[in-house]
Formats: sequence, structure tokens, C-alpha cells
Amino acid sequence: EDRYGDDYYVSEEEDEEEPYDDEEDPEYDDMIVGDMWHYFDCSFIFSRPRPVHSETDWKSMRHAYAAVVGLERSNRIADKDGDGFAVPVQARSAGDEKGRGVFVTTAPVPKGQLVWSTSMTARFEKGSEYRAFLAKIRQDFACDVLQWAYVQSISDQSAEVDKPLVSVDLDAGSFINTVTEEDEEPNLGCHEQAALEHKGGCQQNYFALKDIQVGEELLLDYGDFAIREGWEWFGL
Ligand SMILES: C[S@@+](CC[C@H](N)C(=O)[O-])C[C@H]1O[C@@H](n2cnc3c(N)ncnc32)[C@H](O)[C@@H]1O
Repeated sequence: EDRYGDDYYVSEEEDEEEPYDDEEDPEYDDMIVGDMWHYFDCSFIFSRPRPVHSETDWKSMRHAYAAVVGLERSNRIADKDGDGFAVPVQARSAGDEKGRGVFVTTAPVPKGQLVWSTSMTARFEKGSEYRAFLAKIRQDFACDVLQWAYVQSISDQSAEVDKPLVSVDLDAGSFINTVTEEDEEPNLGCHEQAALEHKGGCQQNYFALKDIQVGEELLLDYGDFAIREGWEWFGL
């Protein structure tokens, strides 16, 4: 059955879609990310262009996050409106290869300017929480999240060791692409000087690393904050 139809860009019609409700699979609780990719049929989901999500879509994901980790730990992101962007941007297709991307609109962004903060970021400490979250959101959103989520290292004061943490930005920050080897430098990242003036510093804020012109795509270097081999470490 094709649950997606041809009008995939028609946003109102999409609200009818449900979380993945296939027969309960007892093996789901043991799945790692590659298994879940198959389980949610993500190759099919990504075989056609993905839409840019509406505020309602993002909110539905933030609500699911709060339902899994509880209101307190969720940092109440389900109650918040808007996104983490501090400058006018537009999320749209960045081409067939890259999928969606984020572009500067309206006015150039000067070097050192705050561009985006992790104010809508979901954080998972256990694989079971991450799996429960994915099972609660729409199937195609689960595939998006599987593509967006990244593993970071946090220091656990009590044990004096570093622990892996899975992060997913539940706003259009998730659409920011990375530089590749052929690209030049990222235009977004940690600006030490500017970070001094923002709570959370470079952990929670991303700054313009050069002057960014209207129409330019925001590009991070994922390697600056995500651990590539992190999934195994996290147990997923
Ligand atoms: C955080 S998401 C970025 C948004 C993504 N383009 C989308 O449409 O959802 C990360 C994913 O974007 C894609 N991506 C990011 N940077 C890319 C690049 N420079 N070239 C091709 N694909 C890229 C990869 O599929 C990656 O797993």
C-alpha cells in the first residue's frame, strides 16, 4: 500500500498520517539504527523528495519527545513556538543529492553573528528512549530523525567519564547540511569571541564564521560536534 500518494508536498493532507502502526514487533526493542532504517522502510521514504516541515509537524515531534522523557527533562520544548534561528532563513531543497538545506534570506549575516541555537534539541540518554520516540512519530518523520540525529559526548561528573548522548534538533536546524571535502570551509560553527556573550557558548550556539550573503546555504562541519562512530558506543 502506498500511504504517501503523489501529493506529498500538500501539507494539510499529511496530518492524517499516523505513527508507524504495523503489527507489534517484539524485536523492535533490540533494534539498532540500521535495523530501524529497514523497519520504517526509509529507503522508500527517501526515494522521493521530502517536504519541509510545518510548525505543526515540528510540534508533534516535540510533543512525542516530551511524552517519552517527561516534561521536566524535555526542557518544555513542546510548549515553545518558533525555532532556534536568530536570523531570517528559509529551508528548501538544496538539490537532489543533499535533500533539504537552509539558506539565508532577506539580509546578509555578518561574521560573528549568532545564527542558530539548540533551543529545540531533544536529547536521549538511552537507546530505549530513542526507540520509543521513533515509534511515536509518523513513519516518515522517524526516517527523517534517523537521518538527522547525531551522537555527542557529555562528561558525566559523578563517574568522571564521558558518556554518549543522542541529539536531534526538533526545528529547521536539522536541515543544515555539512561541508564535504570538496567544499570550502563551513560558514557556521564556533566563534570563540562571540560565544562569550551567549549562554551555553559554542555548545549551544552556532555563529557565522564569515560574512554570509543572501541566498547562501548555511553549512556546518558535522565533524566539529558529532562523533561518527558514536552509535556503536551509544549501543545503537
Ligand atoms: C542533519 S541532516 C541535513 C538535512 C538533510 N539534507 C535533509 O533533507 O533532511 C543530515 C543529512 O543530510 C545529508 N547531507 C548533509 N550534508 C550533505 C552534503 N554536503 N552532501 C550530501 N548530503 C548531505 C545527509 O544525508 C545527512 O545524513
